[in-house]
Amino acid sequence: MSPVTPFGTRLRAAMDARGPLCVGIDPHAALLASWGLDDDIAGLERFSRTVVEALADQVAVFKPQAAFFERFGSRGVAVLERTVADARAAGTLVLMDAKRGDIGSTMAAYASAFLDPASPLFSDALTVSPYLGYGSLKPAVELARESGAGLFVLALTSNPEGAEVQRAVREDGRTIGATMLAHLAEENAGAAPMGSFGAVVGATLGDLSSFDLDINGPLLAPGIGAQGATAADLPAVFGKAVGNVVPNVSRGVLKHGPDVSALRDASRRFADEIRAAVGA
Ligand SMILES: O=C(O)c1cc(=O)[nH]c(=O)n1[C@@H]1O[C@H](COP(=O)(O)O)[C@@H](O)[C@H]1O
Repeated sequence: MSPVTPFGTRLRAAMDARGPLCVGIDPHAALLASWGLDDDIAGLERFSRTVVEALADQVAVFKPQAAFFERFGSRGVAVLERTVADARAAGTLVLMDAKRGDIGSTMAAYASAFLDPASPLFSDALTVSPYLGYGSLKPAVELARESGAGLFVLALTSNPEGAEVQRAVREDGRTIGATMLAHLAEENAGAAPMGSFGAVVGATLGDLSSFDLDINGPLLAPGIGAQGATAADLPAVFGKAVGNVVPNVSRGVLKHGPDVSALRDASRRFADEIRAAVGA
């Protein structure tokens, strides 16, 4: 498939072929220790390489969490670059979890760092924060459209603190979270099989039937495993939109390393549970 094929099309093909599971690459210090690795560049590199080699043929998407690489400075970012390149070369989509959000030319610079094909950190998609106003994301939306990349906008996050902002009610009676979902539905209007502009909606949130999740785009659902949600929760949380859900598991899979077959088995177990729950 050509690299300018829109992200939504590429993601749908990957979900159909491999199931929708997204495995996070989150090299927490505690995980490195439990893998018998030092909390240093060599440990970071070994951890990330092992995850990519173990799972690249099995999962639809990897989601490296940039913070765990950035904490080591420029050498950590170099490991992140190689992790992204290795995963993409192996045919797995990469969703960079950097949760960027700023205004104007600064937002444009963040967008070019992750969504310009000439950048060493070029990824298939990027998480972004709309809490400087959805319109502040415009440079990222434009560059994503141009480069065939995607965005995942924080709409209803998995953490309990998110409600303070995301469930706040506007003058028109809509919540902020619902407003973000409506913006995304507009971005994705008319796209087939689905658009490239996703929402982040936590799997931990219980019944979301008061929100219109029908955005014609992917719904990244973190919270399964370590945060307490299970694959079996997905139909009740997402209702009719469950077919567009990309469930993310990070620690729930990663804690089974460094043994490659244990990582593969754990990821397969989550994938099977998700398939059983959502019929994917
Ligand atoms: O954007 C995200 O990925 C994200 C959004 C959210 O609402 N909640 C959330 O946990 N995440 C990320 O998803 C991952 C969850 O990791 P585990 O709890 O270990 O599965 C972490 O990388 C979080 O930063």
